[in-house]
Order: sequence, then C-alpha cells, then structure tokens
Amino acid sequence: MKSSYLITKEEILKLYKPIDSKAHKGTQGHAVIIAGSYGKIGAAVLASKSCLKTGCGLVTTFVPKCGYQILQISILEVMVATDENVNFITNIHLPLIPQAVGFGPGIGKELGTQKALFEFLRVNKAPLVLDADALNIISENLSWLELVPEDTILTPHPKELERLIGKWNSEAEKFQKTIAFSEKYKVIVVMKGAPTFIINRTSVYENTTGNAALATAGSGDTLTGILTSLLAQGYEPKYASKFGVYLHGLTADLALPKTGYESFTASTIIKYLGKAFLELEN
Ligand SMILES: NC(=O)C1=CN([C@@H]2O[C@H](COP(=O)(O)OP(=O)(O)OC[C@H]3O[C@@H](n4cnc5c(N)ncnc54)[C@H](OP(=O)(O)O)[C@@H]3O)[C@@H](O)[C@H]2O)[C@@H](O)CC1
Ligand SMILES: Nc1ncnc2c1ncn2[C@@H]1O[C@H](COP(=O)(O)OP(=O)(O)O)[C@@H](O)[C@H]1O
Ligand SMILES: [Mg+2]
Repeated sequence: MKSSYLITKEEILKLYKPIDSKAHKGTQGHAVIIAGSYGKIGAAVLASKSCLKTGCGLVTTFVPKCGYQILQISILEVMVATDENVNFITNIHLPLIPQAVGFGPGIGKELGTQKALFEFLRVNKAPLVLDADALNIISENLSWLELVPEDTILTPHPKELERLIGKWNSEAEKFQKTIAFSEKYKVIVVMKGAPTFIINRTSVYENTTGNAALATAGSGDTLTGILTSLLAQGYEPKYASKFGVYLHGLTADLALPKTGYESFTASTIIKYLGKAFLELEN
C-alpha cells in the first residue's frame, strides 16, 4: 500500500484560520445543505446544525416539504427552503448563490431525486460535498462526475465506496482503485472508516483523531455539515477535507471520557465542536 501522511494537530494548526475580530455573518460564508426525505429529515437537521456550529455565517437548508416544520423548530438559526414535493426532493431552486453546498444525507434514490441531482450538477458552480444517497445515485451514473467542480469532496463509507469503485480484493487494491478514481474525476475522496483516509489524486492522508464512539447513526451526516461549513468559509477543498475529518474525530476523543462509547450520539459530535476548536488553541 502507498505510504500515507498523518493528519496531526501540527498540520491542522498550519491551515486553521481563526476568525477575524471584524468578521460578520456576511464574511463567514453562506452554506447550503440539500438533504432529507420522509423519515430521514434527521439527516438534514444533523448536517445543518454541524454546519452552523463549524463557524459559517449563514446556513440555508433545502428539504422536501415534510421537513419544513421539523427544521424550523429544531434549529432556529437555519433558514429553510422547500421543494414542491412533500416527501422527497424533485426540483432544486435556491433563493441565493451559495458559497458551498453539501448534498446527499437522507435524500433517498427516488427517480425524481435523481433528476434533481443531475439538474443541480449541471448548473452548480459552488464548492461541493457529495455524501450518502447522492453518492449512491452517482454510482449508477458515473459520467455525472464530469459535471462537478474540480476538487469536489466525496465522503463514502465503505459500502458507498464499493458502489463507486467496485469490489476490491485487498486493502492495497482498495487504495489503488480510489487513487485512480480521484485522478480520473479530479475529486477528493474522504474514505470514511477507522481510521479515515483522504485520497487526493496520488496523495494519501491518514486521520489521527476519532474512535469507535463515532459508530452511530448520523455520524457521517454531521461530517458533511462540517466539511460544507469549512468550504463556505473559504477553505480550499484540500484543506477543508483534512480539517473537517480531524475536527469530527476530535469531538469523539474529547467527549469519550464523559459519555463513554455507548451514549455518544451524532448530537454529541455537534455538542463538542466548540471544545474541538478550543483544543486547537491549547
Ligand atoms: N437520522 C437520519 O435521518 C439518518 C439518516 N441516514 C441516511 O440514511 C441513508 C442510508 O444510509 P446508510 O449508510 O445507513 O445505508 P447504506 O448506504 O445502505 O449503508 C449501510 C451499509 O453499509 C455498510 N457499512 C456502512 N458503514 C460501514 C463501515 N464503517 N464498515 C463496513 N461497512 C459499512 C454496512 O454493510 P454491511 O456490513 O451490513 O454489509 C451497512 O449495512 C443515507 O442517506 C444516510 O444519510 C443515516 O445517516 C442514519 C441517520
Ligand atoms: N470505529 C470507528 N472509529 C472511528 N471512526 C468511525 C468508526 N465508526 C464510524 N466512524 C466514523 O463515523 C462516520 C460514519 O459515517 P456514515 O457511515 O456515513 O454514517 P451515517 O450515514 O449514519 O451518518 C465516518 O466519519 C466514520 O469514519
Ligand atoms: Mg452516511
């Protein structure tokens, strides 16, 4: 297997941009989260909350109509735009030009959602994170990746990765295939796992934070929000991907002595984001 670089605190401190004292919400980036379907609006809530709590100035979340009240009641700070369809996304119309978009948690694979994703990819110019069902849809339509901005961040878990690149027979082959995929489509692949690796063309980076507490529903949805937030704040995708996975894992390392493995949930990741940022300054 190709040797990898470690993503350490030292590395992260080199790229961390603390907030300027003259900052206002308009300078901190407006992120859009496109997520959720009937029964999976929680994924949209988790991604949106983590996006906000990673520091971007404004977050607008696009959900099917059934998500409207859930979002508005669960997160007062997030603005909500809705699809005309009640249960799943069919036609994306955003009331703004976003600085970054996170697309996929909980959206399902309805035909209407597939078409909406294709139309969105055709017109979108904003830095992009693709996760979950967006990846599952793209696995069956790989040519759509020719439409995405260079350095789009893809965040597959092992099953989603297999759908994208096909089966592998060894760890070495998994890395080879992911590197070839990253080169072919000019995308950054966050290979989620224990640990998470980031593949950027032929470079391989290994995260040093995180633990098995993260093995819980919605853990990846929060990572999508974190990464989208960093992109919206102007971090280049190659830095946002490293910083995002490092922060995400750090929340679990900081929380573990208080929560134990069992009671740690995706909401705990969000709760500990502030402590993770503060830990960078220690
Ligand atoms: N509250 C909400 O609204 C939530 C909504 N959510 C949303 O639901 C949608 C479906 O997402 P999903 O990831 O559960 O389904 P899917 O892609 O079929 O993958 C499942 C299979 O993948 C595998 N696998 C996964 N991780 C692995 C690992 N580390 N290591 C090895 N294997 C691993 C494992 O396969 P197995 O090992 O069982 O063969 C598993 O059975 C998606 O849109 C998501 O955003 C969720 O986030 C939950 C909270
Ligand atoms: N044992 C583990 N050790 C470290 N990180 C883990 C472990 N299990 C899961 N994770 C992390 O949790 C996240 C799970 O993402 P994902 O499977 O997409 O969850 P979901 O779709 O439920 O939100 C990934 O970031 C993965 O690296
Ligand atoms: Mg996921």
